[in-house]
Amino acid sequence: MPMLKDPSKKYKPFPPLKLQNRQWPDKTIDKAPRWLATDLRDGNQSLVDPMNGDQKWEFFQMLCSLGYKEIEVSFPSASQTDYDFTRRLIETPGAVPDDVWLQVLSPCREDLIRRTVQSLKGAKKAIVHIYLATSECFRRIVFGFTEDESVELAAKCAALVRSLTKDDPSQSGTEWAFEFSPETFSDTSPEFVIRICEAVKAAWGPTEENPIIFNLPATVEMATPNIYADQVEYFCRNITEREKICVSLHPHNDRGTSVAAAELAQMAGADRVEGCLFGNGERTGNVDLVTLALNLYTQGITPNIDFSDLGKVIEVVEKCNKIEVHPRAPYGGSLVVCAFSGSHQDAIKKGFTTREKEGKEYDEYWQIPYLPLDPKDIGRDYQAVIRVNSQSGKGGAAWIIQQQLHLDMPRGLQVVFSKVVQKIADEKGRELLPTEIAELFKKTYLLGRNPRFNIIDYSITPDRSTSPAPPEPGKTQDTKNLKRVFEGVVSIDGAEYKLRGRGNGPISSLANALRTIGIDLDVVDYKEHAVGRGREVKAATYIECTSPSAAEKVWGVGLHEDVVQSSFSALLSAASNFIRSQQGSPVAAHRTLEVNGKANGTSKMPDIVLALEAKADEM
Ligand SMILES: CC(=O)SCCNC(=O)CCNC(=O)[C@H](O)C(C)(C)COP(=O)(O)OP(=O)(O)OC[C@H]1O[C@@H](n2cnc3c(N)ncnc32)[C@H](O)[C@@H]1OP(=O)(O)O
Ligand SMILES: CC(C)C(=O)C(=O)O
Ligand SMILES: [Mg+2]
Repeated sequence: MPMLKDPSKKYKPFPPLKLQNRQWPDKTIDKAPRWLATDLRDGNQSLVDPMNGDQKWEFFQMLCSLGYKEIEVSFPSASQTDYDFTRRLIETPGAVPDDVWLQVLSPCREDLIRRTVQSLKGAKKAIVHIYLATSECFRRIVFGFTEDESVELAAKCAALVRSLTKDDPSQSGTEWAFEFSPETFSDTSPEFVIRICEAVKAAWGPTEENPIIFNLPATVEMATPNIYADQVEYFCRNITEREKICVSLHPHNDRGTSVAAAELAQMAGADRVEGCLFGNGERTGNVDLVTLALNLYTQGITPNIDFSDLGKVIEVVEKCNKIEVHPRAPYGGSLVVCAFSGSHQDAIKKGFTTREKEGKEYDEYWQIPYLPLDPKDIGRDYQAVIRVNSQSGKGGAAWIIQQQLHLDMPRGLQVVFSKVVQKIADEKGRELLPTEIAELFKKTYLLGRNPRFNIIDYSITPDRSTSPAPPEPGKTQDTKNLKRVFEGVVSIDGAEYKLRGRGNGPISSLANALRTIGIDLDVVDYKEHAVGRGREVKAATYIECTSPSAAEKVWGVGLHEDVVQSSFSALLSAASNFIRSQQGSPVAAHRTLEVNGKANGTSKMPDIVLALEAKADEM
């Protein structure tokens, strides 16, 4: 549809900074910043229903347990709830760990600053944070201030905070710190930011031991993250007494690039980052502290924050914010650590298999296709990584079977079983749960109990009649190379049959015994492995068979403490699937069985054949 008007005409490109010889592009982040969690202030002020005291309490306790040492707990002059919450923290013994700073926010207004400082009376460590918007837009539209007036107000308020805190002997029980935010920093002329911050610095009087925090907000994200990094590098280079300053970032996410902005601006020299868990906050939110911290992990840097049980964090965040964490939120989203699509599953499964084969321990170098972070690092289970729907391939179902039943299917069986899974997923039109897939596997390959075929009793003996030479007198016969004879009673649909067959080994002798009742199978592939350890160990057997009367190969699976019985179960499972595969071509099946019946010279066989065909529907 043609646009009648072009809205882009209403906007201007953000002018880039002419920063000579910028350094940040060649820098890397090599340590975690100081973190400030502002969930209880910036996050809280943007909620439809702000948190009540108890919710703030729960959130605060969680932030402490995660390892945050600086927490903006309130805007005490805004509401009684915020004021009371600040008091409750201070007055409840043990509520605030000794190494945690309580930060509170106030605008540059004398009455509000007084109430704000009052709320902190008796705190062990407190940061008073004041803000004043500095951009031309705000000075002109919101306050009607000149640059000089803004500088004067900011310096006056810094001096007021000083007089009410570190200069007031009655407040000496508190360790005081001070933060000033030139709000709308990212839209303010860099020279003016320096000017106003120098005035505030002079009013506060920082030391190297007690630096002033200059927080540089992208109150509204205005441009690409490289421009924010330029602005921060400019500030770090031009502010005097840099050693007495902690440069802090406060990126919002209007353009969706707050994480990039925070990272580039750390490269540009910032020491500290303010944000919220899962990026809650005004409009599109504050920068996401979870993403920033876990991004550090993937670069081999410890973030000093414990997200090892991210599920629990999400629970508290969702409850207190009343906002769901998006299923695709970086790292934490419910759909992030899982793959539905076939080629992703294939690559992930191969990644895990390789890691296991290489014997890599939990803390060894992580390299798994499509998974930048070990799910275990955030308390997620590997089992949940691969999920199966109609978009999934053989690798997905194979992974689930491996995880659920500890069965390592051969490739050919994976291909066949994945078709079974895909058909059901398509029919249901939804994801299949791991337990459903495991049940489908057990049902398809009759693990546990084969409702049609059962070996009641059997023996396998060497076929001495085929011995090439009689044993020398006084010596026992070497039966190693002799053929084997299966003799046993097999129940088929409840009726018992005595069967006999001869072959190179137990499996081929049973296969030949089955041939006498018209089940004409040739074993073409065989694989077995142990499942479990020690006394609980079982043998898993996979057998692939062809038949002259079947268009496709069939698979059978057996699982038993005894290796021979496991392979028999696998063959009988294949036999059942053979009957099932004949469902579409009963004539062909019937013909084969009849021929075999005649060849066997028994009159009973055709009846069995007919019965088997009739039952095929039920399997
Ligand atoms: C970018 C940020 O996140 S800043 C933090 C924003 N958070 C909040 O605003 C939450 C809490 N706020 C509140 O409860 C209230 O807005 C209060 C208590 C601060 C002030 O309430 P009110 O006195 O009713 O003023 P109101 O909010 O309507 O208007 C703001 C006034 O403060 C002025 N003001 C706004 N910011 C600042 C500032 N940083 N420094 C000084 N004055 C400011 C405005 O110019 C306006 O003044 P005016 O009334 O003379 O035009
Ligand atoms: C008060 C300041 C730090 C703020 O929240 C912002 O500018 O976004
Ligand atoms: Mg903010």
